[in-house]
Amino acid sequence: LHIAEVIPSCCSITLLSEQFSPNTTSDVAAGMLIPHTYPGTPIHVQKQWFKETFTYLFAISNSAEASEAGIHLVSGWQVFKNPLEAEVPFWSDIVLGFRLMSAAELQKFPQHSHGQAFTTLKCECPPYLMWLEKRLKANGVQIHTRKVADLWELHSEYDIVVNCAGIGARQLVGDQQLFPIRGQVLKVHAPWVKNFIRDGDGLTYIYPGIHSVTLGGTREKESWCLSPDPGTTRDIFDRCCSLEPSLQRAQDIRVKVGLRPSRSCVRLQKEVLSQGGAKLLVVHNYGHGAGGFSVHRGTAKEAAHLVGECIAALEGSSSKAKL
Ligand SMILES: Cc1cc2nc3c(=O)[nH]c(=O)nc-3n(C[C@H](O)[C@H](O)[C@H](O)COP(=O)(O)OP(=O)(O)OC[C@H]3O[C@@H](n4cnc5c(N)ncnc54)[C@H](O)[C@@H]3O)c2cc1C
Ligand SMILES: O=C(O)CCC(=O)C(=O)O
Repeated sequence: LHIAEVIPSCCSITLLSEQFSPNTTSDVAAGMLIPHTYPGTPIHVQKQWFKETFTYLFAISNSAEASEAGIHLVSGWQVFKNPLEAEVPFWSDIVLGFRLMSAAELQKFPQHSHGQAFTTLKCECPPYLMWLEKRLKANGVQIHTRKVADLWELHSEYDIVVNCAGIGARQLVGDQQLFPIRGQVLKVHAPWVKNFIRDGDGLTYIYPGIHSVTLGGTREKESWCLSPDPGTTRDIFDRCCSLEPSLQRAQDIRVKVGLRPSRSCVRLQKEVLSQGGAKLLVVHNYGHGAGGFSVHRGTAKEAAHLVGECIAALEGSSSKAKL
């Protein structure tokens, strides 16, 4: 979408995907804007990605589009059992009203001794994906269902390929640095829960959204299993009830599983594929792990910039660039 917005006249854009909403990893995500650290990327770059994403979604949350796009502000707490874990994070001056919790607030969490209070943004993921799709169509992007087995098969039809295949990139481009971290979450009906609660260990969280509350979670490295595990469901529910006892009365529990496309750093990179003298320009933008929503606009901006460089490199071509 960002490519279509910034370089509209010089390219025609086609989106190919094997699956669309509601059958993607992005549909499973809680959609909270809470960055996860990529050890292979400088912090100032990650901060910039988060800032751009926050600014973009904050503007949507403050517009007439907010309910259709499923974007809203949410306030709450991240709580810790140990003071050392509670250092001020790099994103503290991007979320709104970041501060340490008071002793009175901490009374709500008898097992925790420290905490941070702040307001951030949350995407209701399936509506947000539909909203993005609507904007793609409005920007003239063609959308087709298609599984790509090899990027080279696109060579005869397109000048530039942007690879946003998530965990699918492991097979598509054979990236052995990319691995799944399985996540199971529950979506429950508990409309009285208004504040988010996140255990600082990152394993247990309660994220109220527009239609349901997301309860999490799990982080199972190298597991490709997409089936819900009933024992894990009980464990998640018990952990969340111990943080927020009123959830005992939650109803309509639905279970979702997704595979986080994990890597030490997001692969944001140009590559030139060549076969028998022919060339195909590729921009990779995958490997967002547990933080894809938190940085999606920032990484999209960087990918669009790389696409702009590819278009400039297509000098001498008389045709319009096709992506
Ligand atoms: C349980 C859970 C909770 C999460 N919560 C949050 C959160 O609160 N905040 C946050 O920031 N992040 C969260 N995440 C992380 C976030 O979901 C991911 O980082 C993000 O969804 C990755 O998006 P993506 O577009 O790269 O991948 P996907 O959503 O998987 O999209 C990839 C697309 O590529 C298509 N594709 C793949 N291979 C091919 C191929 N060969 N040919 C054609 N099409 C192909 C797929 O069909 C799919 O449509 C969570 C993840 C999980 C699992
Ligand atoms: O970690 C969080 O708190 C947000 C949820 C998430 O990103 C995840 O489960 O991967």
